[in-house]
Amino acid sequence: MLLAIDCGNTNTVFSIWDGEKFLCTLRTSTHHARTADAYFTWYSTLVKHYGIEADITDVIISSTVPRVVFNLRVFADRFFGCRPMVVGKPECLLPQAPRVDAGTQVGPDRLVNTAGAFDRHGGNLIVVDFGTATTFDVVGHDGAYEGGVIAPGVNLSLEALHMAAAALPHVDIAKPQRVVGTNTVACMQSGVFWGYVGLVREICTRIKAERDQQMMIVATGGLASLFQQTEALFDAFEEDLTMHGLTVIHRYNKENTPR
Ligand SMILES: Nc1ncnc2c1ncn2[C@@H]1O[C@H](COP(=O)(O)OP(=O)(O)OP(=O)(O)O)[C@@H](O)[C@H]1O
Ligand SMILES: CC(C)(CO)[C@@H](O)C(=O)NCCC(=O)O
Ligand SMILES: [K+]
Repeated sequence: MLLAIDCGNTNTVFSIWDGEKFLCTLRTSTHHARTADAYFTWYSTLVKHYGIEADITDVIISSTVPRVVFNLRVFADRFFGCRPMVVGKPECLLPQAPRVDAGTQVGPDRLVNTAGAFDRHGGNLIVVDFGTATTFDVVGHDGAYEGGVIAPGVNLSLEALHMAAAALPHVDIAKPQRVVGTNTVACMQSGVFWGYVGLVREICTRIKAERDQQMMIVATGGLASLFQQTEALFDAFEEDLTMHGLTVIHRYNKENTPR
């Protein structure tokens, strides 16, 4: 069985893949100082809680935070006796090489989303991921990552207002009743929510115009559903896209690495 690990700047998600389906998905905050033993304590408690019989033989990691990889490698080695595949490392193959400027280190999460979305939908896609940052990944006709857009994340935008302005409180994102807010919280939610609807629509329209082609828009990440409920911004919403991408890259390496 495969343990797929997706470390974002805010949250780290573990998911167990039995070859056909995900048996469980576990979420914790990302901390570079968390040790291998601490990961295992947390992991084994939850796996037991859910009554899962997991015989992990393989581990794949995508991390946007380079420092956490060391402890996750120790975790894989110590508790599952395996050497993890780490997306973005030269020994981890990708189905298609990214077409970007020389020297660019594309975020591993974006490479994984690209592989996952191409596997499900074929080429000419825009993948929108609402994480710490909101990323737009352009997937070429052959499944290569061809570039994209990085915008400040929804929660980060709200947090930035709170941090920079003494009179602005911490606010959670929500769809405001109206555009014109009559209290501070409603004004902030309106700015970020409707500003974001505009941002997503404008960027996708411009990507399609720049490439002069129709493209399917696939969204993932915790907050995508909040936007999709309001406006038809996306053609598909797939919560498990990054995890699916990890299974695709894992399978590709198994099939293409001489052993
Ligand atoms: N309606 C909502 N309001 C506020 N937060 C939400 C809502 N729905 C989901 N979330 C948040 O979205 C997050 C899940 O997002 P996701 O895993 O895609 O990215 P992340 O963990 O925030 O970022 P990263 O992957 O960069 O670490 C969860 O932390 C959850 O708290
Ligand atoms: C943009 C984030 C932070 C989104 O998680 C991540 O993909 C990242 O750190 N990227 C590196 C730069 C790039 O993707 O071009
Ligand atoms: K993410």
